[in-house]
This record gives sequence, C-alpha cells and structure tokens, in this order.
Amino acid sequence: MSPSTLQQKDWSQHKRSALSAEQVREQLAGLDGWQLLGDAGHGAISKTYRFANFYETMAFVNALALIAHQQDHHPDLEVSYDRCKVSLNTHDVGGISETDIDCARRIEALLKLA
Ligand SMILES: C[C@H](O)[C@H](O)[C@H]1CNC2=NC(N)=NC(=O)C2=N1
Repeated sequence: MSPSTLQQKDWSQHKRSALSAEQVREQLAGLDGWQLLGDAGHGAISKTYRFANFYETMAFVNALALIAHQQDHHPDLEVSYDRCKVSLNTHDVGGISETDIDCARRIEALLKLA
C-alpha cells in the first residue's frame, strides 16, 4: 500500500469494554446535547446537529468523515437538508465504550475550530 499522510488508529491492540448506563450518563454530562438512546447494552449515544442549509450539513458530514477514518470508528448518520443525527456505539463490546465518548468529544471540538 502507498504511504498515507492520514494516520489511522489500530484498535487490534486495545481491549475495549462496555460502559454501564450510569457511566455513559456521567460522561455525557460534559457533552452538550448528547444523549443515551436505548439502554447502554444495545443503545447508542446520539446528538442531532442543526445547520442553516444542506451545504453546511454536508460540510459537517465531510469533516466528520476525517474523524471517523482517523479513529477507525464510524457513526451512523441520518442526514437531512438542515440536520444530521449522529449515533455511536461499539460493535465489539455490544454497547457504548470510551471510544464512542472520545469520538463525540472530537466531533464537538471540530465544531469549535472556527
Ligand atoms: C475493525 C474496525 O475497527 C471495526 O469494525 C470498527 C469499524 N467502525 C466502527 N464504528 C462504530 N461506530 N463502531 C464500531 O464498533 C466500529 N468498529
């Protein structure tokens, strides 16, 4: 494979575990607008971001793609004209892990870059 400027996290050396609903809620307390949907075992953390128009929404989606690729962690996205619902969970733990919280923090930080 040709060398890439983009670094990608390798999760194969990490042992991740599922957070309890209480742990998820504790972590989300510091993340504006993020909530736990469903229970921690089968649910996701989610936030709906609102934008002025489709262009802004898609700019957000494209910027998000960089984080998703770098973290090798890919949110479910529901994209509409002026909003994007972002949901995260971790398949190999069957729930929500620190990786999801970390990605949510990175997405929030992305929007504060401007
Ligand atoms: C091997 C690879 O890291 C995994 O399949 C990744 C890919 N993207 C992922 N994205 C999300 N949201 N959750 C995961 O558990 C996940 N697993």
